[in-house]
Amino acid sequence: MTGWPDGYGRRVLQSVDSTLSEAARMAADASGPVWIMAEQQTAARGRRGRPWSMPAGNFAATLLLPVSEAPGQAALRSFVASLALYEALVAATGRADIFALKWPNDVLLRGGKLAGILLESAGQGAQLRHLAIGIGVNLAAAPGADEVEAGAVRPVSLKGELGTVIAPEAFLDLLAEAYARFETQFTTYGFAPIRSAWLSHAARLGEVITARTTRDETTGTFADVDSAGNLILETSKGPVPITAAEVYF
Ligand SMILES: O=C(O)CCCC[C@@H]1SC[C@@H]2NC(=O)N[C@@H]21
Repeated sequence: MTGWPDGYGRRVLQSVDSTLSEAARMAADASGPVWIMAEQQTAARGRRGRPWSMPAGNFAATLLLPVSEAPGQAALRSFVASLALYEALVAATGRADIFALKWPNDVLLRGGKLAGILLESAGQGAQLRHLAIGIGVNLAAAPGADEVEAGAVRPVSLKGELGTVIAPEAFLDLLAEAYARFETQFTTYGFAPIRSAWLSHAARLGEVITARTTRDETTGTFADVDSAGNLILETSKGPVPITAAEVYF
């Protein structure tokens, strides 16, 4: 059993609107990192303004992280959190071969979407004051295919795919321990080791994928993730860096 990381707070709520909203309410008084977990969320949100469906037994938590850094640097935490999620899932299942990371920050299990991450932040001017890293994992059940948008990766659950049963609080222990290790690596050595570890678990690296924003769409070979976290697609016009998009396989 791993230990709870030093310096990290822990709050477990029975029900809340969204752990991200709770983090925003707590932010002014937080002097150090705090994990906020909820057994139920009544108004959970996903990326791009989508609702996040949360069947009972699934994992929902937000890490409230006080920071004092530029938004671009803080945004790299999505890779830190993805790697921590990957390691927590490997620890929970003993399987490393079946999980993959989808840019920017989903975790796939046998190609289906198992987990998602949503970063929110607050601050003034060029410096952020805090970051909230919201993480949802389909531990027990996946939302129905009709609850996700057309063309999205099919949702899967850990229990449904592997039969593995793990309680959300036990998963929080694994995730918090892994996150603390990667956070220390990030603040000590910068993004480079995080980037190469993330790439070693990346889904569809070297394959043709499509990155879609509300305005346009780029198709190319997934060549790299650069030092700023951009997705690099190799196209007929040369390498195209993508800062934010939804990726389709
Ligand atoms: O769209 C995604 O893939 C991101 C989903 C993030 C869901 C988590 S659940 C915990 C936290 N609270 C929320 O309201 N959303 C995030």
